[in-house]
Amino acid sequence: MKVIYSDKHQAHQGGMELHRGELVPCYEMPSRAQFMLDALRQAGFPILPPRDFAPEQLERVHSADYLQFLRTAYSQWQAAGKSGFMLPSAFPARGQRQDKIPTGIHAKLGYYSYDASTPMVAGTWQAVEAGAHCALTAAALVAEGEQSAYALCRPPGHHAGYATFGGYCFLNNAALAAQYLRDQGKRKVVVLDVDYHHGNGTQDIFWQRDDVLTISIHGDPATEYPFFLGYADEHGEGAGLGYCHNFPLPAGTDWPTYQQVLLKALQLIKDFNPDAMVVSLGVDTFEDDPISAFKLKAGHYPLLGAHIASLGLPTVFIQEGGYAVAEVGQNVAAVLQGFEQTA
Ligand SMILES: NCCCNCCCCCS
Ligand SMILES: [Zn+2]
Repeated sequence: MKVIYSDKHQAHQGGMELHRGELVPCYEMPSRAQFMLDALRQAGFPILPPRDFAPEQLERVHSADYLQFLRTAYSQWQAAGKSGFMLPSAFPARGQRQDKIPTGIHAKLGYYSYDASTPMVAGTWQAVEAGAHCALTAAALVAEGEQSAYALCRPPGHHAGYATFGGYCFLNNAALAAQYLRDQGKRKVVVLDVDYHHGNGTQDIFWQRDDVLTISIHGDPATEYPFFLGYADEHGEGAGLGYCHNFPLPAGTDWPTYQQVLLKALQLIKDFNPDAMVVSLGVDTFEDDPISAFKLKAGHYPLLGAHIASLGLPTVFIQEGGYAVAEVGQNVAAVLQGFEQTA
């Protein structure tokens, strides 16, 4: 399995996040990618740079005005006499309007996001564009006949919606990969999100569609980020009704429980009979993850990879979360090795 990686992710660093009411250094830090890269190299995976893609490719899953905002936000921040990292100060809430985009950068930051955990810095756009190109390259390899490929994306993407950023995410790498596979002729694609947090952005993007099935297994939103989406009664809308499944699980969930739910998700995928699969691979389900509450152990990640491989589908793995930095590399490599030894 080829690993697609760009060191341009390093341009995204130096911010702080509002975490449980306190401004703290970001958990989503550059060293995460270094640990993953080192572990994958040691495991013998070939590492390739991303191909280039036209800007229009990003508009396959994000609005043009949102992308234009991301590209220009930092220069607007500087024009307002600011420096350092950007955080929103006000968000449109119930009873307020979403049909008007304010002119000032502070209001626009809130208009296009939904939390204060996701700072932007001068290099953020360069980093996330490179991450998107890694995802698109992995999807291209699978569309061209490879059984699987992995995109080492940093920052993650599954919390980014059609026109929103949050949860450390700006561009939805998994959605970009799924749409690319569709555009290359895969008739039906499934996105399986095994990150600890609900893939709210991916669900948003494909909510009304029956050609991309979204499935997410995650911490119960009643007590866990993103809090306001990810319940089991969310099944899509319009043509998309029945093409979205959520499996919220309680804090403390261990492997036996997780595996049982995973098998249910795999059965739903078999019933859908897709031509390809995108896996939003977060390993923040790990027992020592600092911001998460599941109890998976290192030895369970090869099993996760093997279960995914049991479907026998062309598979694009997209890196999402995983904040136990010292172990994130081993856990990611274990999933991919488990997959390869079974595929
Ligand atoms: N108090 C909860 C703060 C959560 N902060 C965002 C977590 C994003 C995970 C991305 S995989
Ligand atoms: Zn996560």
